[in-house]
Amino acid sequence: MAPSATFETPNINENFNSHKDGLALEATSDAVDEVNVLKAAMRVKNGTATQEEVDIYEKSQFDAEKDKTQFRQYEDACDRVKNFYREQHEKQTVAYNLKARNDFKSKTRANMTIWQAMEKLNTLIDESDPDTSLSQIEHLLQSAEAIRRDGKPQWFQLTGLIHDLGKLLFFYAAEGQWDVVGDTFPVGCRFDETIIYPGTFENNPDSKDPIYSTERGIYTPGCGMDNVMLSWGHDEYLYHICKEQSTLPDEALAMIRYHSFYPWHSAGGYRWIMDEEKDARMLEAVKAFNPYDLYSKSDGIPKVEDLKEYYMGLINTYFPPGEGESEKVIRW
Ligand SMILES: O[C@H]1[C@H](O)[C@@H](O)[C@H](O)[C@@H](O)[C@H]1O
Ligand SMILES: [Fe+2]
Ligand SMILES: [Fe+2]
Repeated sequence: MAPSATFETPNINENFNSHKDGLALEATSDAVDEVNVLKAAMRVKNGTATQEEVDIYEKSQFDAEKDKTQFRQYEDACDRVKNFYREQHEKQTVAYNLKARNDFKSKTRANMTIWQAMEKLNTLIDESDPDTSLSQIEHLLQSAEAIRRDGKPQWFQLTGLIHDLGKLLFFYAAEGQWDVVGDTFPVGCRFDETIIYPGTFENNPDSKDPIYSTERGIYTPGCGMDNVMLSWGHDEYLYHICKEQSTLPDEALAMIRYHSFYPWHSAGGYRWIMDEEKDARMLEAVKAFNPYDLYSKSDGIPKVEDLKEYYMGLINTYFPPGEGESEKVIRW
């Protein structure tokens, strides 16, 4: 069975679980935010924090010093990014997604270890990303190191390390970068206004389809995120690989599967799809992960060789090598 997941260091988690009452927090300005963070920190430390306060405190640990207005500025982005999304939004259709899933299931693209996959990614520069022009191995190490510095559990650190490995698709089965990188969104129902550049779906044939263009499309409200076809790319690909070939907990799998689903985890869209038992927990996990993915892009560049030994330990824990193997060879 998959190990159960917690985001907190053990003492904070214990404190939180035994205290559910607390004050309502309202963030109206930076000053109020700051006071709220201080209050939250105090109450987390003395064990009286509400969930909301735990969230506020946790976020304040890593990204407090970051100027958030410097990230994801798509209106000011360069043509490379704008052209990328125009193409992606025209081509991610239900028909394409069915085909991509079918291709994925019908073959193995490569056999290699996690570390080999990371090294292979060192030549890929992501065209959709306005915030980094580093290679992907550097982005992965920046994310993992930020998570490690905050004392998060090992499965969480490893998730940071591997979360974008699905971009390997680019070297094997992709039609370009448009079906590998970038934000994701559901196909089969109306493209929501919470997607970046919502005006660029006009030439997507699904936006004229009598069913796919309706608000709910092919989905029943409350059907749950597990049943949604998210636009095909690195998240969905890696999610399936990790689900089958690792012992990572559900929260880690959700972080991988939904980390590019900004319309849901950051813009508040698509809530009507969520089911009653699982999705709220998964959303919480994805939100806990997101700052490490996004805001670590402005951190220093880690030295790959210095970190390899530490992370190999984590890889071998959650991708246990088979008999006679020193590292697990993954079927990609
Ligand atoms: O440009 C980025 C990048 O491709 C990331 O890997 C993805 O997760 C983000 O959602 C996207 O905005
Ligand atoms: Fe990603
Ligand atoms: Fe990432």
